[in-house]
Amino acid sequence: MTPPRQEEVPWARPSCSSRLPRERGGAVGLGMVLVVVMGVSGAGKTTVGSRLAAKLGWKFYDADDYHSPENKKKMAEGIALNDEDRIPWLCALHDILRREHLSRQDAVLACSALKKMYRHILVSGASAIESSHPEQPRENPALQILFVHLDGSVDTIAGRLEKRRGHFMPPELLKSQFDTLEPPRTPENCITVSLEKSLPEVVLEIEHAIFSG
Ligand SMILES: Nc1ncnc2c1ncn2[C@@H]1O[C@H](COP(=O)(O)OP(=O)(O)OP(=O)(O)O)[C@@H](O)[C@H]1O
Ligand SMILES: O=C(O)[C@H](O)[C@@H](O)[C@H](O)[C@H](O)CO
Repeated sequence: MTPPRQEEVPWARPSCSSRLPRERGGAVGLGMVLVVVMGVSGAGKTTVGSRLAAKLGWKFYDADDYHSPENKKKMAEGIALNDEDRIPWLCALHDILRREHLSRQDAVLACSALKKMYRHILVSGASAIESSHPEQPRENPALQILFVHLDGSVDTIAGRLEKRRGHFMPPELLKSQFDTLEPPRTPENCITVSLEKSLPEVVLEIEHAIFSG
């Protein structure tokens, strides 16, 4: 399918965001948007997230660029990360999103965000893990983030990973990624998009969710 040109799709214009309300799914609030494209390794987060950001003229961050050398080494050796490995990484990613929020910059982050608790950290930072101490004041309000889950079959993803070259993440870790995944569900602010669709279709579906709510 040939995707419509951006100027042919009114809701695909970045300038629409400031006048569109958000109720369900869409992340448009006070005129700026934070989107996290999430899913297991090989789901297409980098491919989809970077294409979406480029199309909208928004900033793009790839969570892979923020892993410690130790984390990357671990994954390259075929060892799955655990909570302890991921939490500081997620807190750093939260800080990036908060900075963009404060400067009113629309942004897309590609990040696995496999567990509900990980998504809470992206939304609220370290306070998400300290919530067992309610007496502690929350330093910052939660960020409004739209989580876009790229969902699809193990077979499709494994097939794509087999063909992918030059990436530190080995296909053998795919099973552990699925084992860890807690798919986002309402009341999380999320949509699910099939990764089996073509790249232009996936991007268009996300744009529709962002701008139409
Ligand atoms: N909709 C799509 N149709 C066909 N191929 C796709 C699609 N989306 C992504 N791919 C391909 O699938 C492979 C995995 O995509 P990508 O590297 O973006 O995944 P990822 O979720 O960022 O992976 P990781 O978490 O391991 O970094 C790439 O080779 C990419 O070109
Ligand atoms: O285990 C995870 O949370 C994910 O695997 C990420 O850490 C990786 O960055 C990515 O998915 C691999 O490229």
